[in-house]
Amino acid sequence: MIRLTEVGKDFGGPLARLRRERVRALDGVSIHVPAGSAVGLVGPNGAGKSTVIKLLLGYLHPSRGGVEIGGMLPRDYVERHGVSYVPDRVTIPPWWTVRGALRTFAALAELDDWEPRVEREIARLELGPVADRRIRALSKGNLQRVALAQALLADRKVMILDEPTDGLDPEWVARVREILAEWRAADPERVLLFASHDLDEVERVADQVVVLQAGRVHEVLDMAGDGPVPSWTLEVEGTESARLVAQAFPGALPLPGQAHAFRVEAGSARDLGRRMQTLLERGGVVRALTPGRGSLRERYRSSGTQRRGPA
Ligand SMILES: Nc1ncnc2c1ncn2[C@@H]1O[C@H](COP(=O)(O)OP(=O)(O)OP(=O)(O)O)[C@@H](O)[C@H]1O
Repeated sequence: MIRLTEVGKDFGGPLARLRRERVRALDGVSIHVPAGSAVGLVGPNGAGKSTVIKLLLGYLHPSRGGVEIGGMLPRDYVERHGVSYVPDRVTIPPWWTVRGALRTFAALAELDDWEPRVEREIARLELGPVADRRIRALSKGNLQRVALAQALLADRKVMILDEPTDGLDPEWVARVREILAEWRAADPERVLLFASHDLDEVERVADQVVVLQAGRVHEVLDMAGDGPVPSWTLEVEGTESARLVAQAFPGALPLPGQAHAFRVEAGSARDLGRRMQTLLERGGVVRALTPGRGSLRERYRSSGTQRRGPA
């Protein structure tokens, strides 16, 4: 559905080249987002995430390589079918009201049944109490919810989000996850591409994660795949068992929000078996042992992704 092939993007004209101020924002980037999938773009500041998004919206043209959505040039696709989009910086005229802004966006998208749609999104994003407030008077989280409401107004096949949960509290981060899952479930062909610094969130939402670093694809992680299992989730009964986990698995990490649950690692299945035996022999009571893929945070760290230096 979305395909970037060997894409390069340079910023700065001939003068910048002479002054050696030209920025190579993307270099040889290939990304494929099949219909029905959700792809997360991660990477340090300046890695090129927003540039990928701007190329997909047709705001920028690639310096090299090809970008297409549904087999069309991005600008043509956007004009013909529309793309739902939440930008990294939400810019809505500050004197508009929330309801007025959503009505205007619905009118611009030429939606027939715009009135019930606007009210549906106001309800879904729980914007009722601020619906008649001016944009300038909104908190960052509420403004982000207006941006999401705007993106959900029309029934598009493609949704592109730049830092969708930026400024939201944990409750709303979870709610947005549900909303995106509902959006995807309503049409199995729908495609979601989003950039985020929130690795836990990316892990929960994405089927595939593209790690960008200094304008190149550093790694593509298949979140649904069944590759090597570097870690396990171990749940035990009571504090004494929890203490014994630390002895059997030095380096066990307690999982936040779950009592007596740990992420544990072992070099091999045999090593895992030995450590489990130690735990049981010492009187540990095990509730569950489930394979984990290793969290995206761990994999991201272990892939050695570094922050980009000055361009
Ligand atoms: N209009 C522009 N002119 C010149 N350089 C630009 C322009 N837009 C982006 N860049 C440069 O391109 C590189 C990639 O930027 P981009 O905004 O795509 O990164 P990002 O991964 O989205 O970063 P962040 O996580 O900080 O949002 C950076 O070095 C940035 O300074």
